[in-house]
Amino acid sequence: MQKTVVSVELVCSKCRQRVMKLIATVEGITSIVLDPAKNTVTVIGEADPVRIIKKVRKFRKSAVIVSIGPSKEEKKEEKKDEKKEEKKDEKKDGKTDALTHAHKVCHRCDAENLPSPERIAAIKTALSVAASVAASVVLFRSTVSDLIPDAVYHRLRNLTNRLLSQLTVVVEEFDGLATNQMFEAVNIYLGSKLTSSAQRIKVHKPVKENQLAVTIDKNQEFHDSYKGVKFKWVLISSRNDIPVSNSKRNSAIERSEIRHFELTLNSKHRNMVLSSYLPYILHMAKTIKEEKKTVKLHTIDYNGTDYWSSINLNHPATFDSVAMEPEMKRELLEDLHLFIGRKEYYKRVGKAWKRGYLLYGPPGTGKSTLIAAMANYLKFDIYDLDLREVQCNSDLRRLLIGTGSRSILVIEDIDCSVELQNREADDESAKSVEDEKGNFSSKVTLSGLLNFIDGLWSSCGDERIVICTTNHKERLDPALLRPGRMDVHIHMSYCSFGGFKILAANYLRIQNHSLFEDIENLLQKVNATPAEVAGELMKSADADNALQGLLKFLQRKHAETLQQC
Ligand SMILES: Nc1ncnc2c1ncn2[C@@H]1O[C@H](COP(=O)(O)OP(=O)(O)OP(=O)(O)O)[C@@H](O)[C@H]1O
Repeated sequence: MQKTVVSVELVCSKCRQRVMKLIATVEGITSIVLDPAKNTVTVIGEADPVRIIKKVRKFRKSAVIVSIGPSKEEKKEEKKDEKKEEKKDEKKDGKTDALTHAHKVCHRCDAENLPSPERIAAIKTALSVAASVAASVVLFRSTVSDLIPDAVYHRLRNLTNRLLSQLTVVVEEFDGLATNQMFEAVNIYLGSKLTSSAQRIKVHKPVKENQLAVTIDKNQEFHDSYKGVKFKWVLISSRNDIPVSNSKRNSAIERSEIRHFELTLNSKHRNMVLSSYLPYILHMAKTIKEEKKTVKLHTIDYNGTDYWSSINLNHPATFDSVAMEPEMKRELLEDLHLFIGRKEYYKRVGKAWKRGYLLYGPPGTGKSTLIAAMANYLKFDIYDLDLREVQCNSDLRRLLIGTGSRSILVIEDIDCSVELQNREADDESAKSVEDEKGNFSSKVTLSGLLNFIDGLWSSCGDERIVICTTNHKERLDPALLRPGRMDVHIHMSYCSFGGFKILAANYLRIQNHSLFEDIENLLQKVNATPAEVAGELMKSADADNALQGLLKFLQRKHAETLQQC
């Protein structure tokens, strides 16, 4: 076996690997032994020494052959040395002392070779140190916001993002003059998710709302996850340096603090955030808002602005407590559900997203109660429009445009409100009329009402419901009753036995009683309104007494009916 010893400068582990690789390409080599301490490479085998040195010189031009051919003693010694070296190398490779290599790395290897695992580790360490420094400053800024100028903050934020492949999505509180709906949505959404783990939360009670509102406090972090991806939210608040007196008059600029949310995520989730996560937050916020919403009753403030003023609707009516035929109730609920879920459908067919209901029947049969139950069920505000108080069509238009989306416009006793029967007469009645005092006034007309409901009003905003009530359906102009205007006609009739059972369950908490049969018989013979039945049931908390009272009332009514006949 031939032994060729080459003298070559071996600075770092990459030098060694490179030399080994180059020599290994020469044919006839049995083993290669590197000695970094002596800067030598010993090649054992039948390989041509010239080819070996040529290969080594591709890496180090200064390499020379020191000796060719072995002595036996040397061989034994070298074998011992080789074993020692191998052990040393194994130890070094295992522990990888990055610092040592970082100091020893030679420029040539740096330029020509791929980074070694040690160098990758060193780079990673350096990057994460830089990133955590930048991130700390960003966090620090969010805590002591005014101490770090905006420009520095944004540079550091960008640096952190570059180093950690992050993306920051900024959601500002205001979008020009208007509030940013995305900001509101994030605020509601995060507020609903704050668990006991949150260290600071903000609680306030909005005027006219029954429930407390919980939101995230400024400079607090919140970690959310969606579809398995983790997100970090922070609410940042900074001082507004524009003096209030110099600013234009708008709510965004006049504020002493400017707030925004920062969402931090891995850049690879950018598309998912924009197309799925943020729309999901908008949807969730809307749902949460609806659930917490306190339903309001808006009426016209005749003494003040002639505009809507509102109070909380504290009507306890629910679909469970309304006495009406179960089948009719089921159909109404189905119809409401269908309507609410058909936004896209209405858009596709080019119709305004509105639905009209006509509730008709004698007084005291539950028309107003049903409206309250619908409002509570849908969490829609009620706008109670008394047409008798509206002076003219232009006032009507102003009022209608002032109503909110997701609301119920109620026109009670529509037959008594205005001259609604004859549209041909509308033109005349719409003209200004001079009264005794010489004041001119014009009235609301059926055409005006229908035009506004069909036109401008119904096409601005989201789903709207119009409910008209009347005790005399036959008096109404067919133009008002046709589908598209009053889509569903609900007859609220006298109390049936089914209706009575609902009232008994509601008022007396009973499902059955020995007097039920007699009451059922009488309800088939007399016209008693649910209001009358409810009135009798309320007279005593004791079920026996209350039912006895109702029975006597129905018997009296029956006797009266017979007398009239
Ligand atoms: N169907 C019903 N279910 C439950 N309660 C009813 C029903 N009808 C009437 N009541 C009771 O009678 C009271 C009066 O009913 P409501 O005002 O709803 O009747 P209405 O049909 O709107 O009357 P009007 O035509 O005079 O406005 C309600 O407060 C309610 O307690």
